[in-house]
Amino acid sequence: MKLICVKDAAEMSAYAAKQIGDAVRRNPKLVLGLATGGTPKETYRLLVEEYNKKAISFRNVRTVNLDEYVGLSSADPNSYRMYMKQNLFDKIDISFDNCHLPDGIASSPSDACVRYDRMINELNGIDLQLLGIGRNGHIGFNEPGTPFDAGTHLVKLSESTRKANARYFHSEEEVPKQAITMGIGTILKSRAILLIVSGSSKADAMGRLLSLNGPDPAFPASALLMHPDVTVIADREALSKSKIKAGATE
Ligand SMILES: O=P(O)(O)OC[C@H]1O[C@](O)(CO)[C@@H](O)[C@@H]1O
Repeated sequence: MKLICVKDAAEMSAYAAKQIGDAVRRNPKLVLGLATGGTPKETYRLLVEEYNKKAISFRNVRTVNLDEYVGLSSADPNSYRMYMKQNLFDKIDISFDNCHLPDGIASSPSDACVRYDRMINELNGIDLQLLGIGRNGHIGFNEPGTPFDAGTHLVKLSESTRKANARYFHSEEEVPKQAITMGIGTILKSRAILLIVSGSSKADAMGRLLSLNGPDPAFPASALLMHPDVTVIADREALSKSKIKAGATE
């Protein structure tokens, strides 16, 4: 795991946008795994800026998102498809046919999960997966205890995750109780992974991730220790409870 320590969220986003932009320029048909939540928003804005400067094209890029709430249609303002449209897809030259998210309103969520993994296989896997981390160490919506070999599956969201995400809804009760998420097994098959982490609310999670001796299913992000090509970009606040605080290290 390569750790890049940056000053703040702005530096983290700039670094991540540069990594993603360079990957797209190297491979215009990149299969790019995307995340939602607050952390990647500025990264997406910077990628849109690059596109507006004609410094990048997404015409042939294929995207696969980590997760989607169950029960929210793509037109729902809180669906992750809507998030992606508003923050990225509607603002660049990507083809919507190339943008994939789990189907949160499938009549059979379990069939939707099987279809999602099959689709990722048909794309020949994910070249670069962008990840955020939850306060409890979740990646995607893989809550503590998720087996590391799980494929895309239906999850019951933990109370802490529903509380953390309630800020996007009118009330906590409105936050869906279930989601479909790529499994940790699916995520680990990505050829490269970029984890972005910012802010003091992630300091405990980062402290734990950086002090673990090995993978532990009680802390989902620790699965990343098993992957050969993970870059973590974390800011000072996120590293405030870790031993490493400044400079870049490997
Ligand atoms: O970036 P945020 O909003 O802190 O969210 C962290 C993680 O939590 C999720 O939003 C799921 O709760 C992930 O998609 C995201 O990576």
